[in-house]
Amino acid sequence: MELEECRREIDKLDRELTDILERRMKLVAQVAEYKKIHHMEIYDPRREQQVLDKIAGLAGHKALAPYLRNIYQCIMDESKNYEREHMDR
Ligand SMILES: O=C(O)C(=O)C[C@]1(C(=O)O)C=C[C@@H](O)C=C1
Repeated sequence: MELEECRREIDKLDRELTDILERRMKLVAQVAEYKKIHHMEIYDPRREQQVLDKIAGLAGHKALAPYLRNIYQCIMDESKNYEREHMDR
């Protein structure tokens, strides 16, 4: 595949990913709401471990698993930042 063709495909996937990540963040805001009402901690290390293990298991190409884990750790770190901001409102 040519460079421009690859980049067009990447751009397409980035649009889909942005939409999916926005939907994920909206659910995270609902989790924050629930946690606020129930006086729960934002950071849930057990749940994060479950998510990371699930993602590693879902990876079709196992060599990519560590990269996907890192990406998901970043996503959850930003989820926590968003939850904190949401709770402070
Ligand atoms: O499931 C939760 O409890 C969340 O707050 C969501 C989430 C996530 O982004 O998946 C974020 C922070 C927690 O540490 C664990 C998971």
